[in-house]
Amino acid sequence: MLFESRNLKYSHPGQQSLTFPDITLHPGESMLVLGKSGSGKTTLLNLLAGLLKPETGEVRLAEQNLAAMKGQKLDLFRGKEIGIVFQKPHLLAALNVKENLQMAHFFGKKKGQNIEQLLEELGLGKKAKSSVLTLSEGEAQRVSIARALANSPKLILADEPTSSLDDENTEKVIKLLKTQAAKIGAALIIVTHDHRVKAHVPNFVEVKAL
Ligand SMILES: Nc1ncnc2c1ncn2[C@@H]1O[C@H](COP(=O)(O)OP(=O)(O)OP(=O)(O)O)[C@@H](O)[C@H]1O
Repeated sequence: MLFESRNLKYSHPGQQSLTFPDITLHPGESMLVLGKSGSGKTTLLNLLAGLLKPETGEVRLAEQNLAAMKGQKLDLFRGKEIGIVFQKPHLLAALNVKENLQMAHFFGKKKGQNIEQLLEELGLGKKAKSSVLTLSEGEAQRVSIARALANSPKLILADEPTSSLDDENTEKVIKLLKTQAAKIGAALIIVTHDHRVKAHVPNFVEVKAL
């Protein structure tokens, strides 16, 4: 087993405690996280990324318990082994497409995937030298996926990655995430409200506020 989260609980200050379903994934497997607005989906993703510390439970990726790691060790582990795709691409506007991806290698201190080849696979081969300000929304989201994959992470986390995309780009983005996760043997977890995504990923867990 590559990834496992068990018995996770978390309370934001002054809020009632959130309890999360367990997740188990093998290399190349994908899972959706569903749930109503405010149920705790983003909180769960932050726990899985080690950005929040759970009150109880553990998050295991490649035999390591993230919930017990801290400081520089955690930051380096995250940079190397976890790729995060946000709802909005959050690219660095001063850098071109290729340079945005090189930053991931820099922070992960890892050689990672060949950037030109990765851009080619994501249909962005001709955009390597383009300013990120000139990209369409679908292209920018694919660059943010390429950035998340640049270090060949073992876990890919995506938070509503298709919410601002049309049907064609939604299908492209989900297929790319699945194909790439299978190629690099990563586990893929997608938080979504988007019914279009459910057609492509049958496994799901549901977060429910008590
Ligand atoms: N920093 C915070 N401080 C206090 N409460 C918070 C904080 N972040 C989230 N919450 C609360 O925790 C609960 C879960 O929030 P979360 O953002 O995880 O939900 P979500 O399922 O991702 O929602 P959405 O689908 O609307 O993005 C909500 O009640 C929210 O108000």
